Amino acid sequence: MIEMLPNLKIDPEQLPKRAIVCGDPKRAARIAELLEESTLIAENREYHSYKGKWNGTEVAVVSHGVGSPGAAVCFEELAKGGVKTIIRVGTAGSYQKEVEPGSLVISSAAVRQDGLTSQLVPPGFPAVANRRVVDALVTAAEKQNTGLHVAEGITLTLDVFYSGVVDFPHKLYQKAGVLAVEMENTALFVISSLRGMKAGSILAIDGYADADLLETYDPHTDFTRKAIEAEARIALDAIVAVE
Ligand SMILES: O=P(O)(O)O[C@H]1O[C@H](CO)[C@@H](O)[C@H]1O
Ligand SMILES: O=c1cc[nH]c(=O)[nH]1
Repeated sequence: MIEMLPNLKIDPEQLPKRAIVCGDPKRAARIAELLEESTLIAENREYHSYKGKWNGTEVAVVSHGVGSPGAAVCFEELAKGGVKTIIRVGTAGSYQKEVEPGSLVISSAAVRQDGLTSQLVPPGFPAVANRRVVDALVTAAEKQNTGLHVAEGITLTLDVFYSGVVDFPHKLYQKAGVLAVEMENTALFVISSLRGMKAGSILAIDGYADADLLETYDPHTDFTRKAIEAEARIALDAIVAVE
């Protein structure tokens, strides 16, 4: 018998085997509203947790806050509570001109430019999404035919959002074809590999993140809201499709 998860404050008996995760607690509430029989099951710190049903299958929706260390606590406790499939419904900044604001990115793997995972695994350990989850996200996106551009490929995870005096080599990763940058995918992919969860991530592009393409950061635009709504429905379809 597993006890109450200490940071999420969820009773594992209440936790479905499938979880949608996202940074923003308010986004978790909005995603939960899409579910049938939606209920709030716990609220502690940045971790707000709901459960309900999507097409008759139980799904949890849990917010993990900003940044890998806090998110890692969430992912570890979800694994401990018995979650087997986990999909992040996030936002990201684009590195590539053709990955325009308002489009979606399905992450197949993430470059480990965070500090958290290097305290978990050696440097060469890959941060990779589960192939079945990636396929399920691609299939769900095609079926929903939202009209939004959907790209699949490598993303990058950073700890910093606002830069300091150190020059981050954005250009290098842009040249290497990295699609977008965000702050939690590496923690999700590495922890899921270690704990036997199948993980994936879909990201709504809210602007350009590369220094040369940088526009004023505003995650509250209509195009981002629309992309988040679309990715939430895609992720829900995908998570119930994965065995
Ligand atoms: O919108 P979420 O899911 O929080 O994701 C992105 O947005 C936050 C930064 O604004 C970071 O958490 C980053 O990964
Ligand atoms: O980490 C993030 C998230 C959204 N947009 C960005 O530019 N960076």
